[in-house]
Amino acid sequence: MEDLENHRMQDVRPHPPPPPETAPVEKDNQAGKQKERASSLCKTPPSLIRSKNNGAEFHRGMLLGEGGFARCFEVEDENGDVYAAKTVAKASLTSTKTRNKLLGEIKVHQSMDHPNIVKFIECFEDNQNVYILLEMCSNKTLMDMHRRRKRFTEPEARYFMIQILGAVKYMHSRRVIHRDLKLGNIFLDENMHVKIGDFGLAALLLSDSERKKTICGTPNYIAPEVLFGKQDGHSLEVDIWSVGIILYAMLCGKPPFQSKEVNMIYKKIKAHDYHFPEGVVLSAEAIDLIQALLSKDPADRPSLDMIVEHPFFHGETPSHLPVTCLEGIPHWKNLTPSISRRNFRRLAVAAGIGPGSIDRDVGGPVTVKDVIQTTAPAIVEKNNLGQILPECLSPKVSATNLRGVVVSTAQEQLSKTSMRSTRSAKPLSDLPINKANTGLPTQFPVLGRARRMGEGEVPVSKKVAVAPPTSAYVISPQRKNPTFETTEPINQLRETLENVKRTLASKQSHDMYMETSGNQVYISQWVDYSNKYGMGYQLSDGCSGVYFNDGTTIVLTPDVTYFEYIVESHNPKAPRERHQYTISDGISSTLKKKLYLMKHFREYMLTNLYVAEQGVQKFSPDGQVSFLTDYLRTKHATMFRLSSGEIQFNFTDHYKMVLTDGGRTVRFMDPSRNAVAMSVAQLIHRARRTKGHQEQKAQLGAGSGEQILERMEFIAATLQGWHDRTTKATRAA
Ligand SMILES: Nc1ncnc2c1ncn2[C@@H]1O[C@H](COP(=O)(O)OP(=O)(O)OP(=O)(O)O)[C@@H](O)[C@H]1O
Repeated sequence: MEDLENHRMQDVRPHPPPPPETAPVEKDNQAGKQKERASSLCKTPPSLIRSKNNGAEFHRGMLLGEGGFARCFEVEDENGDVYAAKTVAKASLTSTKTRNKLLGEIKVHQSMDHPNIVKFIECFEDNQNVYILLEMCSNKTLMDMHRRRKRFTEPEARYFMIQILGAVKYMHSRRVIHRDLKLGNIFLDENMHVKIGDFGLAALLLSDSERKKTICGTPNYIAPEVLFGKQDGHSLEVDIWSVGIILYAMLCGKPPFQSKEVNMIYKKIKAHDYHFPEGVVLSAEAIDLIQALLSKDPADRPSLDMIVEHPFFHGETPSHLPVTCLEGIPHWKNLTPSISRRNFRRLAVAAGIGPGSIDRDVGGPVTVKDVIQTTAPAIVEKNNLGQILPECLSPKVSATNLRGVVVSTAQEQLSKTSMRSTRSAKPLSDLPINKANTGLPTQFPVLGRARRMGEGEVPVSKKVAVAPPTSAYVISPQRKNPTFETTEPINQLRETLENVKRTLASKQSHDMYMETSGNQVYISQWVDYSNKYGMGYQLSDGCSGVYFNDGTTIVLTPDVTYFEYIVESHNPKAPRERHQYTISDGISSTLKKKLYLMKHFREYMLTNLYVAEQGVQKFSPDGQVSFLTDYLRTKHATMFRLSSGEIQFNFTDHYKMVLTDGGRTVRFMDPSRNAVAMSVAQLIHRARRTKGHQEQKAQLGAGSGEQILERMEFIAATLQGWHDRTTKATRAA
């Protein structure tokens, strides 16, 4: 990274300085040399883009936008998943420095995994271009929204800021400075969640004390020490400055040092010459926070955790933003102080910042130094994943190789392939198999738009907020003795589905199905902190548990008087030993530590996560406690198996299904946790009958019986894949 950092000094961003609001610069490029925008070398890619790396194919869609360096196109993979493909023409990569710059961007971005950072999916090349496949942000950037709205309200600014600060905290904890934070690099996904993107100027600090010297950034957003502190260099605080500019711009309508001339902007930054515009109503708290963020001396700027504790964040805070606010001012009802506080907490927890952040709750406070020490080597390791990097970025490739690249036009390609027209709806049985070839379908077509985060169970762990794109699923770690106790639910479910399909075909009466009590225990909240300790959960009967990474479990009764310690054994006839204790029993120091963590998890979940239906099932002190025996996380759902035989599916669109009674009955919950419990077959038939009734239809999950049937088919296929993989693992062990 050191090399990359130095190379950026010169010929990076080879376009002339466009308007100061949006264009990143490197000081060395300011000599006035008017170069062609590198992105203009990027011709429209063929309608069917084929990866040279692994032969994967993508249908190219519309142009999403253009920067100085790249053009970005919508693309769709063979599973129907849509991504943004940042496309860089190989013809623009003729200098080693430009190649290194792109390599640096890829390496840093690839190592990021945070809910508020644009997800890096993969990177590949064809003959003409390098493609960086990114999470799709369909609501564009805060810059686009700002252009239409001119100013945002303070509640909106708070909503955006919490997520921005969480993402920046994550980057900084990994010693990554973004160095180009601005409205135009803050993307919005379809749910209006913030996603920071464009790591083109990012730098990795190799030690706490390292200082960067490259003058780079976007004029309006550059911190004074970048421009005028060449001797001392700069560090993480430059991003805090840019966050201050962003907050000012969101609330005041333009950045504080805005001027027509770039040099005038720099003069104003040097003189710290900015004012709050008259005629714009700003709270005293907003002014105070902006002033703190824009402290001239980097050492005076507040830390990221201090920022979210500023009184500015005590104001009205929405839990989410409607897409209509892209165009006009939103209005909220009932944003009372307590609701706002709760919304703030949830947003902060989801972004991994502030008092509720898990780093503080479990294992004591984590200092930036701790995080740096444990995580910086991980980046270096990950950056060594040379095999996925495009060949053309290899030092072996010479400039002449790339200059000779023939840029074929879209028209030429059109005659070779036709776009989308050959694609037809596939039956579920034909669903593509994911990369790990696990037998798990990667596509689940009935899922609607994912609901907003911050409600229901929010995965707060930074590492696992979204499974890494290369591994299609995460299975519970370090199981000594993986078992899939029974295949009954799989067989039963398959049989039921066959029966349902037959009755649907024959239009028989469906009234033969029985209602069920729906009294199964299920997981009402969970926190995946398996990158450090384990999976914590709260059961609907009030018990809480942690499935530790070493395969042991602690389950605590609701009144916190008893707990069970469950250890996996190698005896296939008795796969688990269960030990009961009262809370005051003398226990070993290892167990004490686990109990301590258990209580922290419990506290955390009760304080920070969605609390609904507590005590729906009363815990019976005489009965056996249930606990989590295994879990699986995929792109479409998180699945839990409980010792009581229940199998729970939490879909990413926040619908949930709990299978019980050997797969015969199901508890179905909508995103607001309204629940119905009935036989699987009845649920499907009920859904078919309520087609026209909006309310019931919503409750049953975007509608029709066919869609419920598809969810069930997905469950059956996933269970089968899960079972096969577990059995294979057991055999291998
Ligand atoms: N993940 C995404 N989802 C949707 N659109 C995107 C995404 N990433 C980029 N874009 C669009 O493509 C444009 C160019 O992308 P980007 O800014 O990353 O390219 P660049 O050449 O590196 O830009 P810059 O000159 O700002 O560094 C963006 O302005 C945006 O309109």
